[in-house]
Amino acid sequence: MTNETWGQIQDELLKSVGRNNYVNWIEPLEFSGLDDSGVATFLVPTQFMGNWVSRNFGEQIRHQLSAAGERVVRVEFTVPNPRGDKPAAAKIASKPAGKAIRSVKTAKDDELPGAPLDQRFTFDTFVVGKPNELAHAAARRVAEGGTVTFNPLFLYGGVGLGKTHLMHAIAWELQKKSPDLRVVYLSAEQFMYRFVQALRDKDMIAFKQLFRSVDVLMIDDVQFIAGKDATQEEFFHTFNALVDQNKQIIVSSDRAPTEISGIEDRIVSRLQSGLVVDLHPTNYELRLGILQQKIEQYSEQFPNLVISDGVLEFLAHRISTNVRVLEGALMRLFAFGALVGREITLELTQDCLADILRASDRKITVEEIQRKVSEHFNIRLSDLIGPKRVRTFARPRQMAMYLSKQLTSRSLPEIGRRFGGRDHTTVMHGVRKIEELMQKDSQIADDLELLRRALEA
Ligand SMILES: Nc1ncnc2c1ncn2[C@@H]1O[C@H](COP(=O)(O)OP(=O)(O)OP(=O)(O)O)[C@@H](O)[C@H]1O
Repeated sequence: MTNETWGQIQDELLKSVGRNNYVNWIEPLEFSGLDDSGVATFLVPTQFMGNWVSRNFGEQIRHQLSAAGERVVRVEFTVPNPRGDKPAAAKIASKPAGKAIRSVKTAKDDELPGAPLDQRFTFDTFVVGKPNELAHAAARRVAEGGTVTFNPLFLYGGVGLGKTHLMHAIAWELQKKSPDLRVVYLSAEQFMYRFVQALRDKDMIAFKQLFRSVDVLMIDDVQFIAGKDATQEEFFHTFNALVDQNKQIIVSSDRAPTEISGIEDRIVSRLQSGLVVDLHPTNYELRLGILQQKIEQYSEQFPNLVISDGVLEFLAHRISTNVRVLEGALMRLFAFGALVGREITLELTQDCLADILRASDRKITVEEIQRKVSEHFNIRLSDLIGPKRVRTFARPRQMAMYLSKQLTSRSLPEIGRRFGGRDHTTVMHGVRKIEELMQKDSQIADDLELLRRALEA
């Protein structure tokens, strides 16, 4: 069999498994060979993926290969380099919880003020997508060590978007490369606690010496020191001393330096003097990637887990708040699935996660719908809302009314008011018209589906 035949079979598979499944599971397969005994082999990036494809699409692939005239009795999926760079998830999880700085070999070992690092927060387990690619690239650069190019690296972004994960990943990487490096990670709160303790114990000299002796200092959630003047002062001195010695500093916060009120200007300016990068809110693709990665990470812990098609896509669509919530939802599903010993279907998912789904329901507004619809049909917002009755405006207007009824909790009169003060009967008529057209006009049905997806993304 040639790669070309495989190309044709892929086209067939695209039709039979659907676009989503195709992109996620079939496209990454690489045809490796078909031997005399009828075993077709494909290369897959990970063992988990191989198992998944084998279980869910193995028979279909075999069938298509046979239909194309090949004698195939079995299809196998193998990982090209099973040792890879990526440590197996189970190995990471089963290591004893370590102290962050345990590999530092100086006499001051036990005195280093760092907090423990999470074993799971490595670069291997960090999924990169558009929203975090810059932050990830900057973190990678810092993790290479060597000459300090930007100081500090300032990472910021909303809750649960991976700031801590990236900082720990840098620390793990640096320690792996140079076990003697004194890498210290701690939260701003812990920094303050240490400082207050040193003040109380009249041990400031030791405190200063300790913090000035590190090679890499990472302070998480720096916004915490806002309004805490003495801590800020000490932080500023520590910061300057380390920068003067050309030591790397990495700081994270939930907002940009200039947006942290209650921090002295000179500190803000210091914080901005290196590279400031933000982690944007996740998009659908990144969320789906993270879910797939988590499944792989936990596959050995939950070996009998079967998840129906569409469940991950559903979660990635519906839980867009933050990654921590997404992860929590998946863990609950795993636990539940293991408990009841059943395949995790969409229905089970909706049932089991009802509270999370309700809480993370994003509120879509009529205004947002109007904007998206007018963009989609390339008409002006004023024409969509205005009085003109020509079909080019009237049909999109009715679709926007229909979507407003479907996706918001606004009543018909409320929707009417937002469409240039129309009566509720006009809205009702519009909604009914679209319901009717959807049945017979596939173009309208497709447009609505596209719009709905764009709005719910
Ligand atoms: N891109 C990603 N790939 C894999 N896991 C991620 C990613 N982003 C976030 N996570 C996971 O989401 C969880 C929350 O991330 P993390 O603790 O790093 O967030 P944070 O930005 O520091 O949040 P907070 O502001 O609450 O401190 C972690 O379990 C982390 O592993």
